[in-house]
Amino acid sequence: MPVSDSVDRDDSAGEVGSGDGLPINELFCSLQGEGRLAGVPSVFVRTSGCNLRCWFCDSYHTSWEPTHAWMDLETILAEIESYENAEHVVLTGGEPLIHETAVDLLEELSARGYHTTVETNGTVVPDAPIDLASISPKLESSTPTPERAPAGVDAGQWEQRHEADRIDLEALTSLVETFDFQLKFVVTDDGDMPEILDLLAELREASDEPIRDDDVLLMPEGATREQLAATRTRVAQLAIDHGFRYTPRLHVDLWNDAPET
Ligand SMILES: C[S@@+](CC[C@H](N)C(=O)[O-])C[C@H]1O[C@@H](n2cnc3c(N)ncnc32)[C@H](O)[C@@H]1O
Ligand SMILES: Nc1nc2[nH]cc(C(=O)O)c2c(=O)[nH]1
Ligand code: SF4
Ligand SMILES: [Mg+2]
Repeated sequence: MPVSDSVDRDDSAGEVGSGDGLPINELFCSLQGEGRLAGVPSVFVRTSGCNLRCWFCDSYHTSWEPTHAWMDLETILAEIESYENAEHVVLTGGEPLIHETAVDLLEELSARGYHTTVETNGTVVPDAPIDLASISPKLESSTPTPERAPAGVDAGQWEQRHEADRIDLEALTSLVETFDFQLKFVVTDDGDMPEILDLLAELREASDEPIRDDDVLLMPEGATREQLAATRTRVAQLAIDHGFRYTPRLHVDLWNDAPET
């Protein structure tokens, strides 16, 4: 569903409001491009609005400039069901879990027998049925600074706010204890590894559930083929060196991360 027809732009700081529905940026069928289900045909539901502002966000129109059409649950479910072969649904954003209605959507999808993956930054713990929590905690290298912000935006107050909110150890612990999960770190360069290793040690200490090296995925930063080409070989080597998984970004390789891919 292209949302270009009836979009709202929301200039608030990320709280896109609540209501009987969800702010939807795009809804499409593709292959899961990331993580342990990479390659699986899936319907993607992308909500708008985020509580963080990664400088590299590949979904700028859900975070820095939230853009969406409001859709009620029935319409969203009907669009999902129109993709007759799809068994997997990926709920993503923006940060999908800032919207209370995301829980209703996940309950409806579970009742209809879909496998659900939620792509989340790990700062919100929902009381919802989720088959795979795909958690991507945000590292210091994601923080927007005056030198490191998307073109044309003033990162302003977001440097402090993002830095303060990006890691919530209690929420991360609760997520890994509650759901089948993967921890998917966006890696910009070697300098990210100490923070990843420290966070993992803290999480392993805090969590009652084991976190295996196999649950940890390193994903190269890059929203275009060119950017990805500059990071992926190094990130693959880091995965080998540390015994973590590497995840490709198939949608970037295949379609250069075009809308609705
Ligand atoms: C747009 S986010 C939406 C879900 C949630 N807000 C999050 O960050 O996990 C979807 C996935 O894309 C990743 N991502 C965003 N921008 C990226 C970039 N430039 N390179 C690599 N991964 C990126 C995020 O880390 C996350 O795993
Ligand atoms: N094909 C494809 N796979 C994805 N996996 C996670 C995505 C996301 O933006 O959350 C994504 C996406 O945008 N496209
Ligand atoms: S948390 Fe996710 S959606 Fe929000 S700015 Fe970062 S990558 Fe984008
Ligand atoms: Mg994406």
